[in-house]
Amino acid sequence: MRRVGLTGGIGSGKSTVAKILQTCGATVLDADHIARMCTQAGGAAIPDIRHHFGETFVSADGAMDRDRMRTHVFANPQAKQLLESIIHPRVHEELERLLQTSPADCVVFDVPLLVESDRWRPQLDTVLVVDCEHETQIARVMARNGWPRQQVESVIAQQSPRAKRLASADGVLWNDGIDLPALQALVLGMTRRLGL
Ligand SMILES: CC(C)(COP(=O)(O)OP(=O)(O)OC[C@H]1O[C@@H](n2cnc3c(N)ncnc32)[C@H](O)[C@@H]1O)[C@@H](O)C(=O)NCCC(=O)NCCS
Ligand SMILES: Nc1ncnc2c1ncn2[C@@H]1O[C@H](COP(=O)(O)OP(=O)(O)OP(=O)(O)O)[C@@H](O)[C@H]1O
Repeated sequence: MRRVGLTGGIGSGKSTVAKILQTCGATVLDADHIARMCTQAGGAAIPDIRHHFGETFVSADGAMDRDRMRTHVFANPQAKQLLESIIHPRVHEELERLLQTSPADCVVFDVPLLVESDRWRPQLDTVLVVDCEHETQIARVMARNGWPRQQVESVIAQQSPRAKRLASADGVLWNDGIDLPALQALVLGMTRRLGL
C-alpha cells in the first residue's frame, strides 16, 4: 500500500485538497477529524482532559470546550504539549486501526502537524504540501472561522515555519491566487505526475 502524507499550515487548503482527492476516489484519513471525534462528548480523550485541565475545559454537554482550549493552548506552549500528549497517541491508534481495515492501494493521510513530529515522515512514501502566502492563510481563516487576525497569527506562530514544511515535500501545491477549479486541475496534474 502506498502511503501519502498531505500537510500544510492552517488555512493553506489541506481539507479542500483532501476533498478533491476523495472525489477522485482516494481514501483519505483525516487526523483533525479523528482529534475532534476523541474530544466530543463521550470521546476517548475526555477523561484525561478533565483530569489534567479541569472541569472548566469540558462544556455542559460533556465535549471539550474548544474555544476555551484554543485560547489556552495557543497562548501557552506547555499546555499545548500536554493536550497533544493526550490526543496524538489516540489519533495514531485510530489511524492505524482505520488503515488495517482499508482495502485501498493508496491511502492519503491528511495531517496538519506532519513535520512538527518526527514520527510521520519515515512512515510515508510521498509527502504533498499545500502552500500559500502567509497573508492568504490569515485572510482565509479569518473569513472561514470569523476569528480576529491575532488569533490566526497565534496558531501560525505555533506551527512549523513554511521552509521546514517545504523541505520535506515531494510535491508542492501552490494554492494561492487560483480559484477552486484551478486548484482541482493542479491536484489532478500532481497526482498524475506522482503516479498516485
Ligand atoms: C486547539 C484546538 C482545541 C482548537 O480547535 P479548533 O476547532 O479551533 O481547530 P481544529 O481542531 O479544527 O484544527 C484546525 C487547525 O488548527 C491547527 N492546529 C490544531 N491543533 C494544533 C496544534 N496542536 N498545533 C498547531 N496547530 C494546530 C491545524 O492547522 C488544524 O488543521 C484543537 O485543534 C485541538 O484539540 N488540538 C490538539 C490536537 C491536535 O494537535 N490536532 C491536530 C492534528 S492531530
Ligand atoms: N483556491 C481556493 N480558492 C478559494 N477558496 C479557497 C481556496 N483554497 C481554500 N479555500 C478556502 O479557504 C478556507 C481554508 O481552506 P481549508 O479549510 O481547506 O484549509 P485547511 O488547510 O484544511 O485549514 P485548517 O488547517 O484550519 O484545517 C476554506 O474556507 C476554503 O474553502
